[in-house]
This record gives sequence, structure tokens and C-alpha cells, in this order.
Amino acid sequence: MKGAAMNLRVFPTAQAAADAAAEAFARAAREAVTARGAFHVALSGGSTPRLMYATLRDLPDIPWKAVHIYFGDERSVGPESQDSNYGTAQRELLSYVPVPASQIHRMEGERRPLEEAAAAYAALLPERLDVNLLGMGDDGHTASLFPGTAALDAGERVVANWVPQQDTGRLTMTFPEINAARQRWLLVAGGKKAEALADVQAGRGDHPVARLHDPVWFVDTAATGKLES
Ligand SMILES: O=C(O)[C@H](O)[C@@H](O)[C@H](O)[C@H](O)COP(=O)(O)O
Repeated sequence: MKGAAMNLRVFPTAQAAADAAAEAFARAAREAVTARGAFHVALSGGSTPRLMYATLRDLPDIPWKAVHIYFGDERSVGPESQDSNYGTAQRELLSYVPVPASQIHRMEGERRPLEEAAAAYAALLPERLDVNLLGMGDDGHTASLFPGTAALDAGERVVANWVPQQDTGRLTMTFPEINAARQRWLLVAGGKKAEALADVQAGRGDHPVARLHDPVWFVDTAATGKLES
């Protein structure tokens, strides 16, 4: 995607971008269930998805009973931790909607060795996700694919990644897995992301997010502050 035209959908606020992503989620779910009888979606971690969850849980006409929930990454913590990506989704979305528990697939961040949790998660993934919903860090990481880490070049579907600037490991889907999904969406908001977004547009640097194939970007105006017009 280096320097290529980006599929950017720009909104005045972070909440407006999240609302648009929620509406897109609802449409994609209806289309997938109509076409294939199920909607397989991976949720992102971090804080931005919380804006989308607040809207999504109240949207009508989503075939939740045919939705299968996965996670693009997870911290090396249990579900009860405030740092758990699953925990955030469970508290702010999944506890509000009727997705069958058997269709919510949590990464076992508390499992040791973490590599076993990664292999077990890879084994339960569907042949192909419909949508992989992602975020972007200020440094251009996505999922837990951080700059300079071994996971960037991994061939497996899910790996344990040891992040130098973090004191614990992470579980993360890899680029082969993420790029195999039917769609990749990035929900990115705030001026702190503007530098990385401008780098990706210009083909500068080696931000992991630039390795995503044809993502749709849902961004707020603040995140576009350094884009070249
Ligand atoms: O586990 C995580 O933290 C995420 O998967 C990570 O990739 C996140 O999407 C970005 O760091 C953006 O996070 P914010 O939405 O909090 O800015």
C-alpha cells in the first residue's frame, strides 16, 4: 500500500468515524449471513473500538446469532484484566447482543507458554474471516504487529510476539492471516496518529500498518492533519 491511493473515509469526529464503522459492520454482517450463513469478524484491541461498540450494540437488524467473534490480538492477561481486549469487548458490546457464547472466540492471553495459546487459536480460526477490524498505534503498529518484531515476518496464522518496549508478550494474528480476510478495516482517530498516517500515505518509513492489503480507513479529521492534499 506504500504511497498508493488510500481508501480513506474521513469524518469530523472520532465518534462519527466509529458510527460509520458500526454501520459498515451491520451491512457486512447482513451481506455475509445472506451469502454464506455466517459473519466471521475479528475485533481490534485498544480504546478506539469502544466508540464503535457503544453504537453497534444498539443498531437494529444485525443477525447476531450468526455472528462469530474473533480477536486480532490480545495482551498476555486473563479475561478479567482491564487490559484484556476480549474483556473490553465483552463488557461494552458482547454482553449487550445475543451472539451465542460458542461463537465468541477469546485468545487465551493467560495461557503459558503463550506459543501454545497462539497455536490453539490458529486451529479454531475459520478458513477465511469476512472482516478484520484493526486499529493503528502512534508508531504505525496494528494488531500486535509492532515495528522491529519477529511477528512481522511470521508465516503462521497466529503467533506470540515479544514486544521490546512492553514488559509482556502479546498474541497476534499475522499479516498472512489478516491479509487473507475478505476485508480489512482500520478505525483510527486523534492527532497522535496523524504523523504515521501521513507516512503511510507518502510511502515513508516502514510502518507495519502499511503492509495491510487494501484496507478501508475510517478516520477522524484530526488524524488527517498531516496528509498531503
Ligand atoms: O491491543 C491493542 O492495543 C490493539 O490491538 C492495538 O493494535 C491498537 O489497535 C492500537 O494500539 C491503537 O490503540 P488505540 O485505539 O487505543 O489508539
